[in-house]
Amino acid sequence: MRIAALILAGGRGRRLGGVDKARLKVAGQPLLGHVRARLAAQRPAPPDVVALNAAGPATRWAGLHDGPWLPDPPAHAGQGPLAGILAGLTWAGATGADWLLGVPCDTPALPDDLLARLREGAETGGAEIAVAASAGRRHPVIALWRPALAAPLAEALARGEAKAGTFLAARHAVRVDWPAPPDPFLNLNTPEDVAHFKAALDQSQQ
Ligand SMILES: Nc1nc2c(ncn2[C@@H]2O[C@H](COP(=O)(O)OP(=O)(O)OP(=O)(O)O)[C@@H](O)[C@H]2O)c(=O)[nH]1
Repeated sequence: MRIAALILAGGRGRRLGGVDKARLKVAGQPLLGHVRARLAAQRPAPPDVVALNAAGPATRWAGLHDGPWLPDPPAHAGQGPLAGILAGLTWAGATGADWLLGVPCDTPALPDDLLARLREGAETGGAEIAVAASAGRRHPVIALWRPALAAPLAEALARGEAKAGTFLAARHAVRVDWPAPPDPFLNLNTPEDVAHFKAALDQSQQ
């Protein structure tokens, strides 16, 4: 079983003042470093290969990310996170991966059992997508996807359907819930979110 992972970093970080979230230093480490560490901590096994999805040029990521770098497909640039997922699915299919784990660059508290439980949920239910959920909410940008979904996703985006919820409703998707609080899928969108995460980290280290 080969698992590829994609870290979505294609947004604009407007609620944080237009920062590059992947590079944003939180508790001494760029957010991308936090997320990479959470992927490396997956048990029983971390993903085989991790790619970063963001705007170019690739040299922009020198020193921050040494794995594959995937821009959004030009025909779908600006269509939001699903454009990044499409880039990831196409790449994962070409590398022979069985699954693509997609996560955003702004969720630094991902649980160690994310990949294992999403796999279990997808394989038990014979699903094409397993979506993480917490506090009664699905997080479509935190999900395990079959690479064969690249074709139907490209068709949906070509029709202008860029909403993850609409795409998931048309496919065989299962939902896997995690307990909260604390929410393992806390995403850092605002300065308050960043302060909240730092406080939670400090508390866990005391
Ligand atoms: N590939 C790609 N990823 C995106 C795009 N827009 C957002 N993302 C990613 O999707 C995830 C969720 O993004 P949001 O929090 O909704 O948007 P954001 O740009 O990070 O922040 P805001 O500008 O404040 O909304 C993050 O990992 C983003 O990097 C996009 O157009 N393309």
